[in-house]
Amino acid sequence: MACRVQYSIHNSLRLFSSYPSSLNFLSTARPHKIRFRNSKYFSISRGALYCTCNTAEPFVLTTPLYYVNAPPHMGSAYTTIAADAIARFQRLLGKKVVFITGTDEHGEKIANAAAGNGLSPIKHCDSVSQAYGALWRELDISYDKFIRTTNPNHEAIVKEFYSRVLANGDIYRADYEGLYCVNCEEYKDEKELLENKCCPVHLKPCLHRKEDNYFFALSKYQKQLEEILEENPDFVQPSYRLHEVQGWVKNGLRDFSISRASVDWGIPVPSDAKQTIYVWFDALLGYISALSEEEEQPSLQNAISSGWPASLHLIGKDILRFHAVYWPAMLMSAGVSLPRKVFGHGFLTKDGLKMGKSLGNTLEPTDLVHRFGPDAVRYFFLKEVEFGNDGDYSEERFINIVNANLANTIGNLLNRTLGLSRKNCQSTIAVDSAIAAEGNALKDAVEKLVEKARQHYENLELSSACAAVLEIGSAGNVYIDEKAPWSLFKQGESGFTTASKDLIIVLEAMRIVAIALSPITPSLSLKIYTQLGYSEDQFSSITWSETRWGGLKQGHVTAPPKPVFSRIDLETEPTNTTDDTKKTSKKKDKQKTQKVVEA
Ligand SMILES: Nc1ncnc2c1ncn2[C@@H]1O[C@H](COP(=O)(O)OP(=O)(O)OP(=O)(O)O)[C@@H](O)[C@H]1O
Repeated sequence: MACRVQYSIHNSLRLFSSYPSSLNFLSTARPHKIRFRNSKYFSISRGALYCTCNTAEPFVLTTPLYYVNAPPHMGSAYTTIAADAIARFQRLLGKKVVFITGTDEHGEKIANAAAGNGLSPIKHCDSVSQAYGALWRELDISYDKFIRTTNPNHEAIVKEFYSRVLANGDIYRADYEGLYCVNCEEYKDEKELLENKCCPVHLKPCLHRKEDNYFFALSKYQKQLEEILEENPDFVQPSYRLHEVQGWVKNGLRDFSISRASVDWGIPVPSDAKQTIYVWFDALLGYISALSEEEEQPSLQNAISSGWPASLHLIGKDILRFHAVYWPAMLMSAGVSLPRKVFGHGFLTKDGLKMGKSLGNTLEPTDLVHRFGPDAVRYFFLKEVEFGNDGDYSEERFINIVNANLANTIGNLLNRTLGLSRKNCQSTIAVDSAIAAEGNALKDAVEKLVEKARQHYENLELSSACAAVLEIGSAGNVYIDEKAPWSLFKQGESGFTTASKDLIIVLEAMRIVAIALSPITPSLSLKIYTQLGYSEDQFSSITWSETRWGGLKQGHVTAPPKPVFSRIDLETEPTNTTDDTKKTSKKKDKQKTQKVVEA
């Protein structure tokens, strides 16, 4: 999406501020109050659809639909990993989750990229879209819907939406003339161009173009948007992004262009086949069309009734304006409920610059996954980049963090505790963990920390959620070191009872860690669970309520200890990899290491 839109504010209509008088606009009636919290309903302006909130309401969350002008990079993976962690957490809470991702496949740039590769546009889209799907599998992304904007159901819904907005008097036609950057697919303001009218992003000369486009009357929604943002401070998060959005709106909203006259690779404007629909009236609708079932008649109403409104749009801050200003106005115009929340996270940066396709300074996520495994990649970016802010990548920090937290604090603690249990207790839990921990301080700490982790997950504070879970591991390490059960076992009967209880307490803490960290590191959590003697089926059906102390019961047998997470050692990597990857030669790995450092 972003690539298609980076400078799209310049597409806002500056020169044509008045609407053709022949168009009969409906009055901008004040919207009904939109209540997000504790509300029985959530409604919008005139013609609104009402959405009754109840506990059975699905949790629908979306990533941006990624633009297929180039394969995915670590930035695209970042949003998707975060969305996956949130989806997994919501599933643990017992919610029905619909996790939507997908690809934005129309536009001039796609047609040009396809031609450059000697492919038809759709063949090009198929291949890049598949690359996204393949990466999501490697990263353990548990999406429910993958929408492609070339899907026929999507096209039908886009046309219906467009027709509704048109019927509401919010679309009009006007001339536009200016300097156009083919790569940005945007008209540019002359002031921002470099020498020889070069685009500052693509460093290529912009072309003079004149065309008539259709425009959306965003300016009509100024007042409503101001009120929504004022009255619903949780609508845009984090709070500093809300303030940004409020600033944009207060500065005055300009109508924006929603069609292209000279781009064939797109959805034709209903009733004007010479124009195609531009990104916002196409890609954003993917969030709704993704909900439609393949076999049913594609219609806005059918799709909406399958789960709209979205509970959460997760996006990078580059496309915040479009999700927090354009999209709500478009939805109000079409009489469709607004999403409940838009969260704009920060950028992964490389040497302080946004990693992106345009600058080509990307980090190859497949490479990272092959070298370090999906859990390490997921954990590092979610733990080390405070969700909302920018974060810089360094391989040294990556390795240090993952080794310290996953291999040492968690993996090593589990391994040595299971080792002691095997040697001294035949890997058998002697008493219920609830009884073993009566009045125990570690138990109290774990209970507090796991509750803290839950609250952080709820508030989308993923880094803090990781930190709270990690603290359980750290507390477990301190506990076992202080109690030194290996010495107690040597003292005979009296020491044995205390030492075996200590082991049970630490193992129970690790069981809780496995569940609480499973949204972030699903494969590692499964391994911990398996080591604790549970089956994969048992792991698949866990819920957050099982983080309550007392899961390990008397007589339960744990598995023979095996490391769940090996330290990353550049001399011997790959470590946490698939069998296929393990076949990769050490020489090739070293080359890859070099490549990431240089990227
Ligand atoms: N460096 C990054 N850090 C975090 N998220 C990113 C980053 N780059 C892309 N994303 C995610 O991808 C979305 C945009 O994806 P899209 O495929 O449209 O463009 P892009 O990769 O940003 O391209 P370009 O770099 O050319 O702007 C962002 O809103 C964000 O969700």
